[in-house]
Amino acid sequence: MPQGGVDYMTEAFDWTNGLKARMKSVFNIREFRLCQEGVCNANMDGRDIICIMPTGGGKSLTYQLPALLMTGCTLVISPLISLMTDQILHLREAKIEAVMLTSATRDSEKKQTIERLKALAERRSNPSTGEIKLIYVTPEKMSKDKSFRALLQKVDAAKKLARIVIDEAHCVSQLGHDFRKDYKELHLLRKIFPSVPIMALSATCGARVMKDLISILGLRDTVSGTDAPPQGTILFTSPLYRKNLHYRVVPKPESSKEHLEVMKTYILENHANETGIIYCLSKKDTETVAEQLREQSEGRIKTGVYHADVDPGTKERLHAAWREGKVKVVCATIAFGMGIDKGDVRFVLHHSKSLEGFYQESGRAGRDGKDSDCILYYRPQDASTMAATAARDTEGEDKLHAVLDFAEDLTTCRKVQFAEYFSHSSQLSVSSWSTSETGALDRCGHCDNCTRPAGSTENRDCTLAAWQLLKITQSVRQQGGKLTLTKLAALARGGKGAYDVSTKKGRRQEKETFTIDLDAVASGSVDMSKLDIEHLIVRLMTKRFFTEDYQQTAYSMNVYVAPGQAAARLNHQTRQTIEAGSASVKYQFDFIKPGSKAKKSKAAKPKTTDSGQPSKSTIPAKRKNLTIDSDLDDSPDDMYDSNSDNGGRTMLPVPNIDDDSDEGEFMDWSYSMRDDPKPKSQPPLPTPKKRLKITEPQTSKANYKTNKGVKINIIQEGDIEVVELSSD
Ligand SMILES: Nc1ncnc2c1ncn2[C@@H]1O[C@H](COP(=O)(O)OP(=O)(O)OP(=O)(O)O)[C@@H](O)[C@H]1O
Repeated sequence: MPQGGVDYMTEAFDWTNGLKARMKSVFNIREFRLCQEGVCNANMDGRDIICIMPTGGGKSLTYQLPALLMTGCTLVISPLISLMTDQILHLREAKIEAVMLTSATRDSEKKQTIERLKALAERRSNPSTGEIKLIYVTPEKMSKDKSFRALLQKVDAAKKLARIVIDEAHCVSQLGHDFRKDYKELHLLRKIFPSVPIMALSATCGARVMKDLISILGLRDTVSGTDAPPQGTILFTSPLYRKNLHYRVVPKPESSKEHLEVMKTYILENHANETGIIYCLSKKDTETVAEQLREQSEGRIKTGVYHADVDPGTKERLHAAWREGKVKVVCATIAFGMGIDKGDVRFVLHHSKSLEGFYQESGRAGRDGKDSDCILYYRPQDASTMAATAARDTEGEDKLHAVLDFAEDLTTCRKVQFAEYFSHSSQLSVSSWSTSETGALDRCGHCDNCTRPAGSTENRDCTLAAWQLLKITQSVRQQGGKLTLTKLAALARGGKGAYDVSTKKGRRQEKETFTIDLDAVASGSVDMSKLDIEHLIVRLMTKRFFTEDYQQTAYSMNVYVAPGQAAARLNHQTRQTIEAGSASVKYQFDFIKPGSKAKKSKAAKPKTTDSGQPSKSTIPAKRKNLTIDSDLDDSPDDMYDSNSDNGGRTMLPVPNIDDDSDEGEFMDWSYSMRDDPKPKSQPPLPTPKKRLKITEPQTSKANYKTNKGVKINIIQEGDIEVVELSSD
């Protein structure tokens, strides 16, 4: 074996020919890509390895292929049952002896696997089953099952444990965004298997997280894979940018009905009979979206549903149907997809969440290297729903502002935005986004912002509008009122100009309606469309001119707009100073010009070949023009019912905590894509037998009594939760 200064990327080794032959015969892959060859070589050489490759980059091959050539079995620790199931299906198709042990594994299979491991430990061979080459387990299994660990130690003592692979290894670190406590227990591995090489795999692992990971797993410091000394953990990294993925932010319609129509049209016109994933925000939404897309397309869109509550048998059948192309579009929560290996996913549709989520989920598209769309549906009102979710996360505000900045940005290349964001949030080097062809901060040339037609946006000075919005907000708050983003936008445009203030009179909650004199308060109404004002408020929020004011009620987290730290800079100005251009601050933003149309983005994409290389021809444009109409100004000013008894507030749903986790599956917040609930009443006290429809997605049913003696009975009526109030 070469000693010191080994170049795992380019040198030829004893195993090189065997490795390549197996790659072709078993995996049907002709060429290594990215750093795969180096990782396989370091793997064959028994080194500890950290490998950072983008989602869909081909990490699995780097341990599965060497596993076939090495003696004994490779243990893979992986967080998702769905991921393992998918891997096992693939491996078995390729006639590789692969097994998994999870809570979903049938008892008979578990027993058989344990027997086979015992046979390995005792060096007994069983010609009918063959030697296990890969065994997949969850981190929970490793941390909690002592007898399993003891059995693995016996396998190791028999020199039959070839390697330990930790997939999604960034979950080890509390500094990362996906920390899982069972991963932390993996520090045991080096202690109980001191001589078994460890390989840590991840798609997003910044410097801080990597340092933590090295220390927790007991690895040596990292060394380069192109000049590797005999000691040290070999670090391999690949560019995180995948040029066949075309990112776009698409305006989301007001109602979920219209949104479904938009998705249906998009799929039928651009990806008829192609494979895609729609990430929904709750388990219920996955079912609704799947059913309605199927119905509205008259069966042309073949949908399936995946979330943590779907039983294992149904999941398995869905996987099989998806792989066989009987199901084309999977409507899923985040429980689906991490590691799902289907090459021809042509589109992934998302709802506003986090940038990490958007990047990771997008990674499930285009694994075969061909052009694929990653679409984020967004409207400014989402900011309120997302803020309600972010309120529960310590880093929530930064993440919220990052995704809002991303969605509101009409000019910066999406690739550059990702590079800048991840270099700050995860300390991933900006250079991780450069490729052999383009630098990290070069524009990709094919995202929505790169293909936006010249002249379709305009940069407007919004200083006066910002000042007016501030004055309106301050005036309403001085009266004890609070405004949501939509209500502020509606008020600022004039119209009825009324808002409600709730006050407590003794034991009673009373509501008073105030009118606002915009001439007196803000020297006039804001001269912009309602949608543009909403966009402006979101942008002013991320610039801290406004801030989120949270109010938790029994049913929901309400988010209001309040003056932020930066507002002071504009507070003392007057309309005259701003109009004269002598204000000390200036707020300028880009807006879509009214009537502008988005370019046919597919036509503008550099067409990529199977290997992901750009080809000379361009793709014929088959998608319809998408009109981005900034002047959606047809909503009546009294849309926000000032006579409603809640002061016109939009009651934002408490995000459904859709604990969409299988054993070992990630959990995340999710919130409904159903229509924002109409303004509705707070329960008045105490009113005999009053029925009040609550449209926010409550998941639990309950019966309880308030300390005022009001009985609250929450019942389910079809899709809607009904709250019955009655007094004793
Ligand atoms: N060298 C290659 N050439 C062509 N296809 C490849 C190559 N290597 C892997 N693939 C294919 O790329 C797809 C993605 O691979 P894989 O699932 O290993 O990605 P991954 O890096 O593990 O992604 P994730 O982070 O999402 O788990 C698979 O379909 C795989 O067969």
